[in-house]
Amino acid sequence: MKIITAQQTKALDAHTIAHEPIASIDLMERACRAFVTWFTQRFDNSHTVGIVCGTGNNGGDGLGIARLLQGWNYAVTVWIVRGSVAESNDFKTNLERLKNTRIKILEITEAPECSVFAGSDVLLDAVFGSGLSRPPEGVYERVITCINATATRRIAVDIPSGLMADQPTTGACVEAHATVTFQLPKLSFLFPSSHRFVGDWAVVDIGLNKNFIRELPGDHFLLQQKDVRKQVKKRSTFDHKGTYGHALLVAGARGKMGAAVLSSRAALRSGVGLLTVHVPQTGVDILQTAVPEAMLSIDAHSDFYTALETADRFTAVGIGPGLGKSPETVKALKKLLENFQHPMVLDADSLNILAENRELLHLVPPGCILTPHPKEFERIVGSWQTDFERLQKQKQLAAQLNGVVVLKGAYSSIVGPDGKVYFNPTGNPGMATGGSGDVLTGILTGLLAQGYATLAAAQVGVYLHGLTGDLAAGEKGMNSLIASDLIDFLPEAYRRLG
Ligand SMILES: NC(=O)C1=CN([C@@H]2O[C@H](COP(=O)(O)OP(=O)(O)OC[C@H]3O[C@@H](n4cnc5c(N)ncnc54)[C@H](O)[C@@H]3O)[C@@H](O)[C@H]2O)[C@@H](O)CC1
Ligand SMILES: [K+]
Repeated sequence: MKIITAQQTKALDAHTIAHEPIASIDLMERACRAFVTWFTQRFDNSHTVGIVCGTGNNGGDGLGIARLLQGWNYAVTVWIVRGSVAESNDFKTNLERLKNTRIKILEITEAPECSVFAGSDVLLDAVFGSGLSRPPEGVYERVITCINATATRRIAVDIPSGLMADQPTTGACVEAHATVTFQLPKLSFLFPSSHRFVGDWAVVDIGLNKNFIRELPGDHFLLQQKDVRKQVKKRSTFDHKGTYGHALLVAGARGKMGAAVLSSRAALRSGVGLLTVHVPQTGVDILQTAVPEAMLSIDAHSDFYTALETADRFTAVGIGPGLGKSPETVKALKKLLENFQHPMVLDADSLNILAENRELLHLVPPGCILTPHPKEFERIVGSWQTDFERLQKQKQLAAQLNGVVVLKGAYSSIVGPDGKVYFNPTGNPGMATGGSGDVLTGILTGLLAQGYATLAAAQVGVYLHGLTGDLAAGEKGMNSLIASDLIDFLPEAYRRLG
């Protein structure tokens, strides 16, 4: 699913109007109906509804929604905020259509008392939509403050008023509990800093021209199950374990062998043919007992990773979970980076080592996947002011390394060397638990070893990982979810992509 800019949305609306063809007001009516369908499925007409409208097309939506909800016997109050914005044609038409209804319409022309919006069970925000071009001021800013001051549920029509779709938001902005957006999500919905404004968001289809969307240039995408499914390799009759590669995981140190166990189990469940795990001596019995399917490569050191004879026979390497950062481990990582020319997954302590020994960054072979969480990412690239800047830094790192950088979190972003960004929709806050990242490392290493191209491995692996979390949370609840659960649900997640 492509994520387009506010400018492109405008062009898309215009194209749909001209080529479907459909009158602009009828397209607005379609948007209103789509919103109302979403709304009536969640709030019955015992709820009183307040709708705060601007005078552009987002306000026009608000008026149309008022009329439709009244048709379903909701008690509706409308406020029209009159500031500097001229009435749009479709706003005018929808206002005219309210004339013979019982809907109460109140006008706001100057900064109101905040009690103005009290009394509705649900308040809809239709002041500004994707036409917002600068921070709201004056009466608009005050209205937004007052919307936020209500104790009711706040739902934004298309986009919370004040939120910039594809630039950092600096001014007042509605803090919606939910946002119902038309056709495609906006880029800023996918950033952590927007969550307090957007709340939970849903996309409703308003039939904008799909061919036009396909042809629009763009670098930002939201992964969908059907796209991920196409990339999953199918097995064939005469395949043997050699067909599915031989992965090496370098993981675990004294007291952190669990990380090696989790990533190993996940690699095996991801379908790799053979798995070798390189562990310090302290980890031998643990690994052999916990993961009998894995072979071991045993370090000379009792407690941590210091050297690996050769990695030549492996088709992919994953390194980092529970590794530690001792000077010998740093040296061993350097040697591995210098000598191993197949794809690698670099995670956890291997990323911290890269951050502290920046000269090693130049040794990272092309086609690697880095999987930092935001703190690890910051250690490598420095701090950022906005999430847009963070994404820019992610693109720069992926280009510099000629690899894929996966920034973990809600809507994990997967960025390739060409700067294209794929946001992942699966997963939930239950996965914010120790070991969850180790599982991802195992899955990605397993997929790379099976011959998945780097970007495909990242997309399939990150999507699968999130899906295991959603399945696990469905059964165990988010609070109790632990990393081992993710591995237990990997077979079911895989089946859903099969
Ligand atoms: N036919 C269409 O184009 C459709 C539009 N739709 C709705 O229309 C919205 C976009 O409508 P508009 O483009 O009219 O824009 P908005 O309704 O978002 O804003 C109205 C106008 O306010 C002005 N403005 C921007 N920032 C301002 C600020 N800080 N202070 C004062 N004025 C400011 C701009 O001139 C803008 O056009 C969408 O978000 C969606 O809700 C939907 O009805 C679907 C169909
Ligand atoms: K809005």
